[in-house]
Amino acid sequence: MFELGGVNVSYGTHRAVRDVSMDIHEREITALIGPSGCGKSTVLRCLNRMNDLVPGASVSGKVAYRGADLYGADVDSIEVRRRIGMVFQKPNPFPKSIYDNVAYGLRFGPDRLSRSDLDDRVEAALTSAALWDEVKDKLNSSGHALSGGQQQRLCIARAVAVRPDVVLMDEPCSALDPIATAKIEDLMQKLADEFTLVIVTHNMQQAARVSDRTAFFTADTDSEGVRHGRLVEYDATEKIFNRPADQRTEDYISGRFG
Ligand SMILES: Nc1ncnc2c1ncn2[C@@H]1O[C@H](COP(=O)(O)OP(=O)(O)OP(=O)(O)O)[C@@H](O)[C@H]1O
Repeated sequence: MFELGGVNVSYGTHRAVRDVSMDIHEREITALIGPSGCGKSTVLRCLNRMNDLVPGASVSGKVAYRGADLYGADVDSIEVRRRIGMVFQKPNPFPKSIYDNVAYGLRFGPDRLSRSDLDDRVEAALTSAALWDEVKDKLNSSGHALSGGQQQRLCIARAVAVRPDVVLMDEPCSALDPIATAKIEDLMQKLADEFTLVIVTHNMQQAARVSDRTAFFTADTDSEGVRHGRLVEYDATEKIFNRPADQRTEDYISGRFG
């Protein structure tokens, strides 16, 4: 789905991430793990050009999506973000009804949907996000009136309503309690039947439980004392957690650092 080759990301003059090369596979869950500041979110944001919106951020190297250069001159970054959706750490429903949160991207999308088609798409998205049964009788209530876990599932419904190809999730459970987290983890596995998922997580058990492949990043400090994030090891999740090839990966997953 994605091919990253020698990707560097800088914020101003600070090269935050250096030389990342990895392939991300279709209909899999890929987890990006590593200690704070190693560049996981930065790499995630490269995948839907979200870094375009960060003042001073620049990306170099190859980022191919379905074989095409994601940063090509003719690529429309708005269209990229429709096809490659994102769910953030803190649930961020719009101050609108549950229905309107999910319908939002559909109303502004390329298809002109009739009211009944819109209703069907909203129901399908809420069902995919395992939220329909909890909200079907209060679709006109505010999205903000839901619990944190429900709000995050609402944001997932909003992301999947436009039928994206890929859903990026940046620590989607870190603001949630264990029960809400377990629901989102179940949901991720269901969504992977339909979508390609890339998740950033601080929770190693979560990466081990849900992902097919895991990329471990760390931050090295150079001779001038500047920290750069880099990819240490990327492999099947089972291998990373049971037989890592790099000592740094082993130290991190066994809790010796980070
Ligand atoms: N908007 C920004 N402007 C300037 N520097 C940034 C920005 N975002 C991230 N950075 C820097 O880039 C580096 C990597 O940050 P990033 O948030 O990608 O790491 P992370 O591994 O996701 O961290 P965490 O786990 O703490 O969220 C850090 O040194 C950070 O300070």
